[in-house]
Amino acid sequence: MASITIDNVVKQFANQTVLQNLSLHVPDGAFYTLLGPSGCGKTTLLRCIAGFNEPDGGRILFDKDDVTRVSTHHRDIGMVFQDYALFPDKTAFDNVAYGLRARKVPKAEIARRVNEALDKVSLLALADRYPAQMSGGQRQRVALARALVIRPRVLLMDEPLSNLDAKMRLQMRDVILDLVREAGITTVFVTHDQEEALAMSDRIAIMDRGSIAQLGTPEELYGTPVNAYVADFIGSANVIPVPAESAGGAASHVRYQLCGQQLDGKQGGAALGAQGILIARPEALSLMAPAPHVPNAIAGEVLRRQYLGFKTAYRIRLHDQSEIRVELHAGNMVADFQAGDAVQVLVPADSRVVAA
Ligand SMILES: Nc1ncnc2c1ncn2[C@@H]1O[C@H](COP(=O)(O)OP(=O)(O)OP(=O)(O)O)[C@@H](O)[C@H]1O
Repeated sequence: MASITIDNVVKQFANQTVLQNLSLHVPDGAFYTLLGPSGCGKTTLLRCIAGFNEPDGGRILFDKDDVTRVSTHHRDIGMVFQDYALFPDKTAFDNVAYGLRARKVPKAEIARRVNEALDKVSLLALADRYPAQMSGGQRQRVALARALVIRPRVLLMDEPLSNLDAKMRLQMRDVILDLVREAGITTVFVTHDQEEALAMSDRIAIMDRGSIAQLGTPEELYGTPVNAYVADFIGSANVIPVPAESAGGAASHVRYQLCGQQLDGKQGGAALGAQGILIARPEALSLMAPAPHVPNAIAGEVLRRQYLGFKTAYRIRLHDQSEIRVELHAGNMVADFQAGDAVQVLVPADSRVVAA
């Protein structure tokens, strides 16, 4: 087990800079996820940690060891790929045994450790099967056993669940988490599935064009996204440009204009006297019938109501013709509204206004 330090790493392909002075520290034993849209550099960063890509600048450390120029097979890593990358001509047993044989581990110990690893992924009974005789989930479990059996310092996983069906993906989340927690192994996991990232990670690094837009716990990223990009990537959010000004008093407050009305919000990094971005999760907003003098309420009209069982989603048109999405959850819904109803949208005063 080891911590991973990525220190100012730069990676270029031809004249494209794919990683831009990227730094990230993954503590020993932590489960970190790289999340971001296609092409943002997730796989490139993982391949730099693995040693398949050599950075053009910066360093990569495992604990205090600089591994930047160390070859992949001397880094002591386990890897699991999207396409499993099993040897098709080897049985499950021999696939898992491969890394131990390469390390010249004694035969009896190989048998013991391979059986133990196959048992952990519930595949002992299929030890003699070839990859072609197994389902996608079973193959992915062989790949996981193969990565873990060598007791690597670091486990790297590149979209390991994306070829599995939805049910198997959920099951494998638990299998992976149970195994890496039990082994206490430092893991970097790549996905573009935000729910997977939220459900599995200690911390998530949201990547944007070769940089980290925000690093945080799932709760931090969902609750306090630093900008519209992160807010839009994790969950859904109303992202509304608003002029921001000082609310006087506490620096944590901000006043902004929406539809010609003054509202109070929370300062999330907006420049005062300039344009900011209001970030409001649909489920943080609520609706009420029109009434005079309600603070932090803006008038609008229901454009569409969609009943979704556990929640009801509304599209509201405000007087400036912009739209805002509101979701009321079944458990705390006090009033329902239909298309055409005049309403007021209540924007909580802890809604954040971030820098544009
Ligand atoms: N070997 C290479 N040669 C040239 N360009 C490359 C190479 N590998 C990656 N790139 C480019 O680097 C950028 C980042 O690619 P990368 O695979 O890291 O993205 P990603 O975030 O993992 O995307 P995806 O989710 O689609 O896998 C892309 O523009 C890609 O075309």
